[in-house]
Amino acid sequence: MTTAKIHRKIRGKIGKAIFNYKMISKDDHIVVGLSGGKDSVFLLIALDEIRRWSPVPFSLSACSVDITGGSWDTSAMEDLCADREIPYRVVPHPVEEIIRIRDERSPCSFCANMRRGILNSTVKETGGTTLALGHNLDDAVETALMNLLRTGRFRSFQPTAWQSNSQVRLIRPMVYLSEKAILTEVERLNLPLLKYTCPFSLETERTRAKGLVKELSKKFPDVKQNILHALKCIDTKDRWGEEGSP
Ligand SMILES: Nc1ncnc2c1ncn2[C@@H]1O[C@H](COP(=O)(O)OP(=O)(O)OP(=O)(O)O)[C@@H](O)[C@H]1O
Repeated sequence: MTTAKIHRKIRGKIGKAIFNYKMISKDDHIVVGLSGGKDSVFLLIALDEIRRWSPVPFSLSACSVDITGGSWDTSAMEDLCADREIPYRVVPHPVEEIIRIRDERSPCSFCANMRRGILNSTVKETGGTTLALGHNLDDAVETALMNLLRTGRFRSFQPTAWQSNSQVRLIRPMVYLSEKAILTEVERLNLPLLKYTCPFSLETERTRAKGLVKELSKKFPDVKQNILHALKCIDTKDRWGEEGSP
């Protein structure tokens, strides 16, 4: 087990998001959606560390949805969780096959929805209260830009959301952390990651939005922080009223 601690500043940013968006209450049980990628692996390690000193007691487990239906080697995650005594379960579901059979036109959102449903069910089955996902600052900014350019609405996912259908709270404790900061920590702590190559991986809208943010950052170095600020401070005074069609 890695004994190195997460950088204090990074842990502080996660703690701040948890506090600002009221993510955790006393005796919550949090299930981390563990894809084996850098974000969710780091989230798991960070929450495990935070719960050791948190004045608000909470428990933790992890769940991976095996979208191959059973052929994904998750042993590195089993070892990671066993080392830290974090209960872990893998739920196989043939999402890839379903996408093929249905000839899904939007495989990414279909897959994300199915995964979310399976993770929410796992939270309920295990007596949990909360599902934690590894979305970061870059994800939030890219989602806001994609929505603005595609749908004309400036909005991103919420850091904390109550899912009334499943009665599960959804939290994203890494919304203040950049992808780069996470990657640096994952490498420094030498955390294990899983390999998974999506058979449908295409040039997604997210890839394009990522490229756009990168370009913008060259001319406007604060673009990510500014978009985050705009998400927090949409001022009703700045809204144009509805004056009829142009
Ligand atoms: N197969 C899975 N099983 C469990 N949780 C998942 C799975 N895939 C994604 N998630 C959860 O959903 C979050 C967002 O998924 P997305 O596919 O956008 O991954 P990502 O941004 O590349 O993050 P990561 O680095 O954790 O893979 C992940 O951080 C993770 O918490």
